[in-house]
Amino acid sequence: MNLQTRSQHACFGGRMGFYAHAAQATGTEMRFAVYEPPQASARKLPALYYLAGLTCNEETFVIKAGAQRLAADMGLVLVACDTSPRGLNLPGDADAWDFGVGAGFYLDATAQPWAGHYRMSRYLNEELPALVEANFPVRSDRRGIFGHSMGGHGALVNALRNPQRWHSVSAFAPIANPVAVPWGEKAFSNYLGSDRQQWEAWDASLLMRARPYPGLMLVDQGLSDQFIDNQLHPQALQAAADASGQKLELRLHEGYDHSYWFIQSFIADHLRHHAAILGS
Ligand SMILES: N[C@@H](CCC(=O)N[C@@H](CSC=O)C(=O)NCC(=O)O)C(=O)O
Repeated sequence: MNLQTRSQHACFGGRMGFYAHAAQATGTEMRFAVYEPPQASARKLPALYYLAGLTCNEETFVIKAGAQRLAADMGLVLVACDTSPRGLNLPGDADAWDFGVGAGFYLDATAQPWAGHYRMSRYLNEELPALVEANFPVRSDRRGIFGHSMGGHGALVNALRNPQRWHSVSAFAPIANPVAVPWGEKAFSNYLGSDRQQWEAWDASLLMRARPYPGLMLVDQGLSDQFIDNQLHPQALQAAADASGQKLELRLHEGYDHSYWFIQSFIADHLRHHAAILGS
């Protein structure tokens, strides 16, 4: 497997690194970031994968969330991937900030021209963990996943679809019910085609109703989030959990918006949630 090191930096006694590789799932170069805490020099550790939101890339979380100091304390490896393939120049892939480049939605597209490249779910579930587990001191039997907004939904939906791969899951301000909101309708109609029934396999609230995730889901949501009413719909997730018996801790926070200031404020709780399940 090819792996290019772009840069590495000492950080809280461990190492913050930025990498690239030729990805089969997308047919493009994909970039990702890995934080190895100090304990990684002595033993293999659980890895916690982070999925960022619309317009972000593999750098956003590791620069803005303030997670490395906590990961160093808890002995968690952090992996942050990009939000879409890049450099393809497919028609319409750069016309809007909420679709195409930077907006892959962590699904596997089935409609053209996206189907051959926008396979972020395959990338995330199979190719990236295989690469990380072959090249970094991480356990292959203990993986967690979390994310924000589009990435919060990506974490929930990929954990619901692949509970055997993801042993812990949480989300910040996820797009809870994408089939029912403009961001999701735009992405799914393009990536998956016009048959709305096909969309259901990629909607966290609908999946949760049919088959809950076998563990506690932690979700934080700010009540001053500018996207809460028209794009996020946390109430759909709560309703799905109530209907299916999903163990869900949905925490609503007065005054917090959609930004990384919100994420910074609750990142410690998320890392503790994952560390408690994954061990470290
Ligand atoms: N460019 C847009 C704002 C885009 C935005 O808010 N992106 C969020 C994720 S939204 C859902 O997936 C984000 O995480 N941005 C990065 C950040 O650093 O905040 C606009 O101009 O309104």
